[in-house]
Amino acid sequence: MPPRWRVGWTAWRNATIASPRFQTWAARLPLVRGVARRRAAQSFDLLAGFCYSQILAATEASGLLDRLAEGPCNLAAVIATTGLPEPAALRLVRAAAAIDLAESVGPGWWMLGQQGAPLQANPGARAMVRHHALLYADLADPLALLRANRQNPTALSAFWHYSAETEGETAQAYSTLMASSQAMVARETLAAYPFARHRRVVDLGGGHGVFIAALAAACPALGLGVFDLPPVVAGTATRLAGTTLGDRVTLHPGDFFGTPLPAGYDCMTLVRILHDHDDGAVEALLAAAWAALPRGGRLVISEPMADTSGARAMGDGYFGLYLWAMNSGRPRSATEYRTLLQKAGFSTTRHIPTDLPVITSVLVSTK
Ligand SMILES: CC(C)=CCC/C(C)=C/CC/C(C)=C/C=C/C(C)=C/C=C/C=C(C)/C=C/C=C(C)/C=C/C=C(C)/C=C/CC(C)(C)O
Ligand SMILES: C[S@@+](CC[C@H](N)C(=O)[O-])C[C@H]1O[C@@H](n2cnc3c(N)ncnc32)[C@H](O)[C@@H]1O
Repeated sequence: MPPRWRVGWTAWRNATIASPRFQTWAARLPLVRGVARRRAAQSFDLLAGFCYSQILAATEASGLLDRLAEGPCNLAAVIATTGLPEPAALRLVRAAAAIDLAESVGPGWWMLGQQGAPLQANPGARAMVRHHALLYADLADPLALLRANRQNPTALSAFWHYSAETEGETAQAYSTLMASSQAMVARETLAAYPFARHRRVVDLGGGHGVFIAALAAACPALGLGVFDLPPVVAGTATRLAGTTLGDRVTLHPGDFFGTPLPAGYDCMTLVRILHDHDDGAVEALLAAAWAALPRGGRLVISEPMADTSGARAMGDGYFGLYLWAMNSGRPRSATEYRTLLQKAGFSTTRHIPTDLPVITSVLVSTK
């Protein structure tokens, strides 16, 4: 049972802020009016969030986001870009301006807005906007999804089909999505941890090698490897062939739950891997990494984590439901990982803050 004082305080606070009389009083009182308005707007955003996401999806899919980036855009240009009839085009651009994707810069003229500018310039976030059609299909009836057996097929479980027998096309589709959103994760991870102190680093579940390529550019002396499922590594080989990384990166096709992990690396990375898997599988993978590392070797975990200050909704809110719909894994907090890492044999674990915890958090463990 939680402490009695906590229950009493929470119940009193909730009864107070739920009371229409208190709300009316707070909205009129000069000193607390700002808080009341902000909380009311936040309540509205919770309710309307799906509309905002779909405005973003429509600006992306119609080409409006890119057209706004080219320069001032009038209604004729919105119609020409989106192919929508005039009233619909006007409705869309005004909706985009209402959530700061666009901005009115004069009567009948729009440019990118303060939310639109960083999003338009972020190919990874835009790839996720397009990919969300699958997530929203699975979430159309959220309670049905939560009640369903996690073996039932979903749009996301079909998209993320991890197996040595996965068709090349499926592996290619999810690896391409991951590659396009890797730049922002790599930037945060490389800024958080000095990989140059190592001799050889292998990226476990390294996909098409985008993280290892960023590492190669940041640390020219490092020896590098990528371990992933055979159908993924086939794509990685094609992407790296003919680049300067072709000879520098050793490719390890294998199943990290079946094949022993490669020896000879003093650092292993798990970037956006562990949250995909249930606890038993995570324990097995951490134990395999511990076994393959030399004494003093490091394991670097980088992924969005639950209970992250400043990004709490992203953790158990967004990734909680995303991974539920995927039928595998869960977001974990740094504290939960610390316990699992200790159980696997790692002697110490450091949580290194990143500048954008909504993108990723970093843990470094020593064998
Ligand atoms: C210059 C003047 C006048 C004023 C400046 C004022 C000022 C300081 C403004 C701040 C401007 C600024 C710096 C904005 C920065 C914006 C940024 C960095 C935006 C970043 C957005 C990133 C987003 C939206 C990322 C989204 C990522 C998603 C949704 C990732 C999903 C990942 C998934 C689903 C992964 C799946 C893998 C699996 C299966 C779970 O393993
Ligand atoms: C979510 S993606 C992350 C890819 C990359 N690390 C990134 O952050 O962009 C998960 C990766 O783990 C790989 N993977 C999943 N199960 C695996 C297994 N049993 N053995 C090896 N790799 C696996 C997938 O093929 C995929 O490339």
